[in-house]
Amino acid sequence: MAKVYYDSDIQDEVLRNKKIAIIGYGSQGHAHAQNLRESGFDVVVGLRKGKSWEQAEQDGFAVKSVKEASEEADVIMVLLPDERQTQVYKEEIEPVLYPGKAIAFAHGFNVHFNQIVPPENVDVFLVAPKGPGHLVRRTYVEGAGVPALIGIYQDVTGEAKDVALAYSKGIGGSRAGVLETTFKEETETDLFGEQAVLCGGLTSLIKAGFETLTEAGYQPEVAYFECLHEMKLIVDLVYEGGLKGMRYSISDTAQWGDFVSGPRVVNEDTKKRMGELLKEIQSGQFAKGWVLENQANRPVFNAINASENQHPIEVVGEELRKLMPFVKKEKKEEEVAAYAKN
Ligand SMILES: NC(=O)C1=CN([C@@H]2O[C@H](COP(=O)(O)OP(=O)(O)OC[C@H]3O[C@@H](n4cnc5c(N)ncnc54)[C@H](OP(=O)(O)O)[C@@H]3O)[C@@H](O)[C@H]2O)C=CC1
Ligand SMILES: CC[C@](O)(C(C)=O)C(=O)O
Ligand SMILES: [Mg+2]
Ligand SMILES: [Mg+2]
Repeated sequence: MAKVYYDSDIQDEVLRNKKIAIIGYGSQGHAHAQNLRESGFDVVVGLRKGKSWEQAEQDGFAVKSVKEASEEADVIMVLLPDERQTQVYKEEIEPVLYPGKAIAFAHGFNVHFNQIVPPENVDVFLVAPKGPGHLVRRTYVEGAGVPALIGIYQDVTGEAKDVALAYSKGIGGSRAGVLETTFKEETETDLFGEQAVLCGGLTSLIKAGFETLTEAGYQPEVAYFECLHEMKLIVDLVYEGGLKGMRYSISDTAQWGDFVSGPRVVNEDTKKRMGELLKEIQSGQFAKGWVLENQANRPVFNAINASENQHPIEVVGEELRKLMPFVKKEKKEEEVAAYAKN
């Protein structure tokens, strides 16, 4: 079995005398900054003027331009959207990335696909939480954590791995378990997971189920509860006890349907398509398409996003969730609405 690092395996002194710049204060940024600070580390936040800047200041951080924060830090963690990183790196980070510093990422995309090529005289590592940033924060506050991967791309100081481990402990990762990987493995598995299973696979499965029921004349509210709302309740059981744990709680009728009908929906053909996605990720074809889409100002992304936000499952869901205020945790309704408009 691979070595899994837990809190007691990690000495974090190596990071105690260093300043950490968290660049970006979005999903991952706010969580890393707050968790590290509460773990006793010295954090400065690097941003442009705007909404996040105000939020980070409200949360009590020293906030500076990306260049100033990067200049004064020993470890620069880049938590900007992947598609923005290359330009900000070139303009504001590279000029102050002095020898012996460390630059870090939560996803290997830009380094692995050669969009960012750091100089040879700095440490380069990743600490990639295996979960959404808002949950990195929420679980930390609850005394738990989200598992994380570390990967060392360059180690000029001889302490890159110790710093990466200390960082992963500071954000709560080693409360759940930290594994060592490479930039290649993290990048390819993360892209595959989000496309085929966690995001693309999941939303397509939910929508296909909802559409099948509503097109057959069933009430959209019933279809929403069946295919979306209950998904979380079932996945919680899988998270807690694996497939066996979930099957313990469902009826034998459901389990029989799971065994004989599930594989008729997700089958060898689905796996073949998953294999195709994986090849496109490995070859760099997916990355190239995403880079070009951004260079063209996201015409396809924006069109699909607008249409997805109008899907009947979103319309009925919005109404039903208003009647279940307990389902909302950190995301406020206005934030989700603002996101949907963009
Ligand atoms: N989302 C997640 O849970 C996960 C993300 N990752 C990785 O973490 C990294 C960050 O992703 P994520 O947290 O989703 O990113 P977000 O989209 O949430 O980050 C947005 C942040 O970046 C800031 N920003 C955007 N453009 C600029 C700019 N030009 N200059 C300065 N600040 C800017 C925004 O500030 P403003 O308010 O001014 O726009 C905001 O604070 C990525 O590499 C991603 O792949 C890894 C694991 C999970
Ligand atoms: C599953 C999506 C993710 O990879 C993540 C939250 O881990 C991301 O890029 O946001
Ligand atoms: Mg991920
Ligand atoms: Mg990802």
